[in-house]
Amino acid sequence: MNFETFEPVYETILADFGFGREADERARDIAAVRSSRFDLDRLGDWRGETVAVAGAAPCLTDEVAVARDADVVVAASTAADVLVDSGVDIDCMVTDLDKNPETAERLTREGTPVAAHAHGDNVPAVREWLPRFESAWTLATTQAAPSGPVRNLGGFTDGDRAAFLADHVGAGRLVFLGWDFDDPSVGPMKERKLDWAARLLRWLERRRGERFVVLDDRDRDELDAALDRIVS
Ligand SMILES: Nc1ncnc2c1ncn2[C@@H]1O[C@H](COP(=O)(O)OP(=O)(O)OP(=O)(O)O)[C@@H](O)[C@H]1O
Ligand SMILES: Nc1nc2c(c(=O)[nH]1)N=C(CO)CN2
Repeated sequence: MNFETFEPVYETILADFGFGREADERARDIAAVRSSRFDLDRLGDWRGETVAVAGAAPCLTDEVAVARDADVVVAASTAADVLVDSGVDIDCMVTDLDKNPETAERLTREGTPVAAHAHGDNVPAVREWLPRFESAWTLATTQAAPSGPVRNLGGFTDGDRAAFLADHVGAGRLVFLGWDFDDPSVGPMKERKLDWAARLLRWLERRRGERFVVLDDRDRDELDAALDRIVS
């Protein structure tokens, strides 16, 4: 997805959370001088492949087989640790550096791509961690307009950004593990972020003409109503 398509949804998310666009742009610019252009071919060829998108809900440990059976595995944030500890190699990690940046650093040093996200509320982490990463294996991302080496391929939370990344590079089928939109252990802020993740995955599902089983417990009409107020 390009930014022009994503922008109306981005604006709605900013308004919903009260986040500032300027703060995201400052974060992006800080990331831009600490990263270099990442050729998406370095992810490998995901075209037509079954890509497993791992979220970090507690159910992840029971669903690892989904990743084992997939062609490509993209892990969001702490899902990377759970999968690696379970003996599953991951092909990419997507993170906003707020929980396990050491894992992200190690992966880049081992030659596994990491999509590292800069936003208005993680600038200290961007400053601290991006320079430590192996730049050849780091894709810097923003939710604002792209600039220099910093890309925006769509999405908001780590997990849905992973799905948008897979879509962008031509994934054939997306399968999900470690997702729980009704997780009682999450706080109110995370709950609202997960609501956005569900809307964004519904948007992706519609655009791809695919059905994501992970959304079957959500009310698709409700997700559509929210989306239809924003996008056509
Ligand atoms: N029940 C859940 N709890 C947490 N994450 C979930 C859940 N279900 C799905 N996910 C996805 O897993 C991703 C990784 O979760 P984790 O809690 O490790 O990350 P995080 O760094 O706090 O993520 P974010 O900053 O995107 O909120 C989330 O971004 C979200 O997209
Ligand atoms: N400004 C801002 N942007 C974000 C934030 C956040 O807390 N603040 N959290 C995200 C996913 O958790 C993604 N983007």
